Amino acid sequence: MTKRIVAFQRLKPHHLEQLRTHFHVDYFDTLEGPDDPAFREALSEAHGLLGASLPITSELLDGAPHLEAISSISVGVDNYPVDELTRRNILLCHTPDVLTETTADTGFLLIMASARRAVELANMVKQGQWTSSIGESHFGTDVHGKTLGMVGFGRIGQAIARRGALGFGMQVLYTHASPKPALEEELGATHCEFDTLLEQADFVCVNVPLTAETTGLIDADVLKRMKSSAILINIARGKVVDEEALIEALSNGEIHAAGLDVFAQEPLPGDSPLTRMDNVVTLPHIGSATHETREAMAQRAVDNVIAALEGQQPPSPYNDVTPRG
Ligand SMILES: NC(=O)c1ccc[n+]([C@@H]2O[C@H](COP(=O)([O-])OP(=O)(O)OC[C@H]3O[C@@H](n4cnc5c(N)ncnc54)[C@H](O)[C@@H]3O)[C@@H](O)[C@H]2O)c1
Ligand SMILES: O=C(O)[C@H](O)CO
Repeated sequence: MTKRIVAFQRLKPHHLEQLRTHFHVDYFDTLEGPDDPAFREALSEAHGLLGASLPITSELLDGAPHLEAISSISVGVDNYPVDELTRRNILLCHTPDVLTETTADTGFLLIMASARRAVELANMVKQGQWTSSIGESHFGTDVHGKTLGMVGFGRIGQAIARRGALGFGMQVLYTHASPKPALEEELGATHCEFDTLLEQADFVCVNVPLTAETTGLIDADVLKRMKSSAILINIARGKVVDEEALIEALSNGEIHAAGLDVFAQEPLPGDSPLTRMDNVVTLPHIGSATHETREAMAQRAVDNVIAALEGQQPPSPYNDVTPRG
């Protein structure tokens, strides 16, 4: 029997061609949402589901009784009910590693852009407002030699820290995880309490997955404990930060600035105060969005689903479910 997969978004013709040598493929290039009737119809017969972030509900899974594997074109899996998938014996795969360096580049871009006010000042030039010499009111703050506090010191957090420590002579602090002696040796990084990190960091850089534990982790109290000169960077997920509290802290000078790639609601609504604040750099969730990395992510997701549905161990499984084959 030829297995069937439903695929949506972010795939190129060569990925589809590869998939079609293994499976019957229903591809939805521009899927508006999970309620699309043709998508639901295809899912009712599918053994595999492959695509970028889509909210997966119990109701959607009920309508997919043959589903064996979901292959997400993302490293973050916060939009999947992981425990329920495991209970239903559905293998979830994701795309770690291949996007680590590109996402770390974006994290560092936010550090640089927010410290040096790059977007605000570049816009000033484009709008013809560079009419007098650049004075103190336009100055930014140094990045080199400053203290970089990592909230989340996994793959991406470490890659950002490596850029900071080795490229910019920054002192790296990290919390939560058990101490990592090899990285302390390589980067001169220091393991510390969360409070110490908040008190000392010039840049607080958020790189944790969104979970029940990390939702709202950066709240009003945390923002108050940061230096008033500190800059918050969020490259993880919007809901890790209490966005209302952040707007408040940025407005009343509790913290200096923010560089954000992710938001509580995406796309960021045009009427969000964050769109109007000069001390905030807003990117449209482009952490991994380069040609090279999106290609590598799609390829990893294709390799995952092929292995999973053919009874082999996929390169990047997320939950502990044996491929059925
Ligand atoms: N902006 C983007 O486009 C983009 C791109 C890739 C990943 N991400 C996000 O970044 C996240 C991290 O990716 P990764 O590959 O580095 O994952 P990872 O699992 O390697 O690292 C996450 C780290 O966070 C730590 N952690 C968990 N809870 C914590 C807490 N409460 N306090 C401190 N540390 C905690 C974990 O121990 C782990 O070390 C993803 O889950 C995803 O949501 C965003
Ligand atoms: O989790 C991820 O991989 C990114 O946020 C989106 O591609």
